[in-house]
Amino acid sequence: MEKIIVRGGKRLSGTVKVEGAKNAVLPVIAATLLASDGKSIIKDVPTLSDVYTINEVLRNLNADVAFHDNQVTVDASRELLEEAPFEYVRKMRASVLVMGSLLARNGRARVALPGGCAIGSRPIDQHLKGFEAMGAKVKVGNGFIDAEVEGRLKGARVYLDFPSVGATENIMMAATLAEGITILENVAKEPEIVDLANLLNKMGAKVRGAGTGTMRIEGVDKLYGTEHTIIPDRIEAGTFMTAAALTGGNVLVQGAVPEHLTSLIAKMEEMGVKILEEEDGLRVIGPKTLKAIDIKTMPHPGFPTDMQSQMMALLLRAEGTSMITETVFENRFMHVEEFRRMNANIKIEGRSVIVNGPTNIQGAEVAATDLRAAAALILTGLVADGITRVTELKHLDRGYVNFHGKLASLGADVERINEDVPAETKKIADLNA
Ligand SMILES: CC(=O)N[C@H]1[C@@H](OP(=O)(O)OP(=O)(O)OC[C@H]2O[C@@H](n3ccc(=O)[nH]c3=O)[C@H](O)[C@@H]2O)O[C@H](CO)[C@@H](O)[C@@H]1O
Ligand SMILES: C=C(OP(=O)(O)O)C(=O)O
Repeated sequence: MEKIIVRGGKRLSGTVKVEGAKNAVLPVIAATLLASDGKSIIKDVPTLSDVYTINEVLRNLNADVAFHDNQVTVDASRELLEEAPFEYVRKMRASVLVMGSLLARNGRARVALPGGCAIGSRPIDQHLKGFEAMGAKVKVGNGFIDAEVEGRLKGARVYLDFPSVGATENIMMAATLAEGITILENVAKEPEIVDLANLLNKMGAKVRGAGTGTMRIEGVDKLYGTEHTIIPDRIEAGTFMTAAALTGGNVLVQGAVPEHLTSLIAKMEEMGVKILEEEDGLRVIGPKTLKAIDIKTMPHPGFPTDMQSQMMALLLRAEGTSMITETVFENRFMHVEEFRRMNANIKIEGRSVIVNGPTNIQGAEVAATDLRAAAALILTGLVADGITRVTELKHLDRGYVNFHGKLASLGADVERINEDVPAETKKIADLNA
């Protein structure tokens, strides 16, 4: 079994560079299916397991996909197939993002119904409501969603009940090739939505209003391959910012975009963390003592749910009582039990968690429950007494490239090991290396 081993007590310092954003690259790669003419070249693509999964989904749909040197090249000019099977959707829910492109290009899409996951039930009713408003007939049965439209999708007015990131993206992609104008209301405003709109417009689409609550998309007849560079990952940046603050360190997070991180910067400053804008990123200087604060996760520009568990790690070390309220996912507190194993004084009350700090954190064996929890537990290990072992690293690999290596380059005592390899075999392998 693979584990990350952390020996606590080191102060982080130096520079760390963030990768391209996972949550931007997945919809962007799904959108390349819309180009019936020319190749799409996507740059600054992180080497994450989720990227390999979405690439496989596209190959399965008959697109040519190459991935090397952080660049994905997609040729989707051949006729596309229509099915994204459960084997991919189970690994990664974002596989459903091919649905909008497939419906728009093919008039048909068949995607395995995603199940619940460790952070909530995560239905996709808002995605389907958008497709139906555009004239698609949607059927759910035998574990699949089948959507079909006669002729082209038709522009429509769609109001989302909640500003869902995925629904906004899926409906945006579908609307680019629809006949007429689509008005999308109460949409998500995340930076990743703006990145997707920028890509679509470079492909020849007419998307206006991305980053605001209402979008207007005028359908066009055809879209073309283009070149696009993915925005930096604000959640990876935020994770390293938290690591610096937690260890009382001084770290330059290169590539962090302050405008993408306003809520996190505000909350960390409230805790007493010093954050300085530099030319190529954000410098984070951790204080001797951290102040307790309250946090409520919200859609962007509110505090991101994807930073909730890392901030919980930081609040364990704050003096006083903090409250974290999760409003985006109904079950994103699975990491609380793992923090308790590390001596945290923490309790769940409905959709909130009460943290009484500062905790004298103790190293323990803990299991990651989702990708952000994986990062948060490793961060907590950085300030624990003794050794922390974090398992279930498949979650970490969905969202972080070489996380332990980057922390080690900042001075952390952290390594990744595979305990299934018997010592003797390892010795022989080392001798032969
Ligand atoms: C690949 C990707 O970009 N993932 C991000 C995306 O996920 P994702 O796109 O799945 O998140 P959504 O914004 O869609 O989900 C937010 C909430 O809306 C609910 N909902 C969503 C769609 C729907 O049709 N019906 C419905 O009820 C969900 O169950 C959840 O409670 O945004 C989340 C919220 O910022 C982030 O945590 C994820 O990291
Ligand atoms: C929840 C996340 O991702 P996904 O939507 O891909 O599960 C995340 O990135 O924290």
